[in-house]
Amino acid sequence: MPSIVIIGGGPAGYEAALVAAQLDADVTLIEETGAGGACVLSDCVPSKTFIASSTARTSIDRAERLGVSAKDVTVDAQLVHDRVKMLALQQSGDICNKLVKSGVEYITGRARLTGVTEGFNHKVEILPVDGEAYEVDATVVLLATGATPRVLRDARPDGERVLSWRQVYDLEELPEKLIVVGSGVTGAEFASAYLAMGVDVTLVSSREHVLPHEDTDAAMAIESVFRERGMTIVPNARALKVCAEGDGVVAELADGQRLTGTHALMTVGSVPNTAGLGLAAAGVTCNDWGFVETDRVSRTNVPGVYAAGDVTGVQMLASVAAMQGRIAMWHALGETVKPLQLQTVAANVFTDPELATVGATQADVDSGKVPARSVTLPLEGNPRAKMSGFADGFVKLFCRPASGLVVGGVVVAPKASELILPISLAIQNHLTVEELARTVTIYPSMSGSLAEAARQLMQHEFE
Ligand SMILES: Cc1cc2nc3c(=O)[nH]c(=O)nc-3n(C[C@H](O)[C@H](O)[C@H](O)COP(=O)(O)OP(=O)(O)OC[C@H]3O[C@@H](n4cnc5c(N)ncnc54)[C@H](O)[C@@H]3O)c2cc1C
Ligand SMILES: NC(=O)c1ccc[n+]([C@@H]2O[C@H](COP(=O)([O-])OP(=O)(O)OC[C@H]3O[C@@H](n4cnc5c(N)ncnc54)[C@H](O)[C@@H]3O)[C@@H](O)[C@H]2O)c1
Repeated sequence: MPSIVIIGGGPAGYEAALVAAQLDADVTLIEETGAGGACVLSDCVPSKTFIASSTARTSIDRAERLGVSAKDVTVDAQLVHDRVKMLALQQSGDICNKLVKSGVEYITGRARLTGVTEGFNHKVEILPVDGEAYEVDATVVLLATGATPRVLRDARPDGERVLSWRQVYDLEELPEKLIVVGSGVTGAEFASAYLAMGVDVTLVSSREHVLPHEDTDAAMAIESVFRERGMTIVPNARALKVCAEGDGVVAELADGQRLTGTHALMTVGSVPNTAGLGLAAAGVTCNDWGFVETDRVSRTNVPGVYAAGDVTGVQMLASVAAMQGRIAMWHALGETVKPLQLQTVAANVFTDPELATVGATQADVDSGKVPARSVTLPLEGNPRAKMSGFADGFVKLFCRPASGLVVGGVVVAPKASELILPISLAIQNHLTVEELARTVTIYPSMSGSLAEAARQLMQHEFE
């Protein structure tokens, strides 16, 4: 029976372990903090649970426009934070039980490659939290150690005033005046959620607009909603220093501006967890940013050593991490395997409204990389959106110029994460705009706008 050692128990590691166990391998998974990894315990799951509370608050505010008002709306930060932590721990417990039930040996502790590889036998040192270090042999090793918030030299989180996104749930109260540094997905999501909770938010954006890696029209739409709701956005700004001062914080920007607040939240990206993993000794290659290099079936340059998830720096999403982990095991255990396909991976930014994307992007089309036609339909024309009081947002659809094959899409809407699926399905199954347009949608529905966009692209075909 092949012996598999998996280092890290986030989506990459635990999904890989479940696949390997199903294929009757002898699987050991070593995880330092808890099953589910940072995804479940400190990043994705806690932030989405927190956002569920902020969305509830937004719905109450929005209800006034629909003639329904609730008096004295309050947010109990302690209850919100306790719920966030409780749900994360529950999910971690569920994952741990599932792993153990499927026959995986689950060890709480740290592990590293010890450098000596004999043929395909890799040596891994395991340091359990409750015991002495020991060494095991593995036919296959999967590195799934994830990533950690990047810390700027002069803006170190202290857990009280200057915070990383992993520390916000320990606050007893919501911040009064929050400076969010970094306007990538993490920064935008937290800025949106705190704004909805009634916090005075200033967002420091290093670029001209927020969410610089997203569809520009979508990012601009989100930014204008942020501004309308009272967020202060400081564009083209880099924070050089952020520190506690008195009973607040000061952020010093590169252009000399000084921002003050009660708290600062640092969302300036992540660095891969490779320190102390024994990569150099084992000869595993990392790229210039320190991420482990892999091919599309998750192999590193060292035979028998695979890597998956955020430690590889490939589209840092839980869904992608899980698929990379599964692919690694299918490949290592001789199953038929399709290399990782990123063009059908849908991603969602959980701001209000949400921003979901899949497939070809506007940048791909504008640069000529992907020949495509597109249509953008504002949601203000959608009957369901009107009834619900939503005016912000749009759907955008890309298709091949001649064949009309659907190649990409963008949705900015409440619950865009649910609305993107038809576009993903169309791309995955090589459907044309005509096929999408001929699908009967519910009336009235937001998805009606997707079919309408497809219909408009059909018309273009014949112009
Ligand atoms: C704030 C935030 C929100 C996010 N929201 C979403 C979202 O909504 N949807 C989405 O798809 N993605 C989201 N992501 C991204 C998602 O969390 C990551 O892509 C995902 O966690 C990657 O999974 P992973 O298995 O690679 O690593 P992780 O989840 O980071 O797990 C790796 C684990 O390995 C452990 N480890 C590290 N070194 C060792 C060692 N030497 N020995 C033993 N254990 C070790 C770590 O303790 C960690 O628990 C979000 C990220 C952030 C920061
Ligand atoms: N909903 C989701 O699926 C979700 C949520 C959060 C994160 N993620 C994943 O995590 C990845 C990382 O996202 P992220 O937002 O944490 O990091 P990021 O690297 O994408 O964004 C960090 C931003 O901070 C800016 N920045 C860096 N230093 C700065 C400084 N000194 N002052 C001001 N700005 C500064 C950068 O220019 C960048 O725009 C994403 O690619 C995404 O895949 C996903």
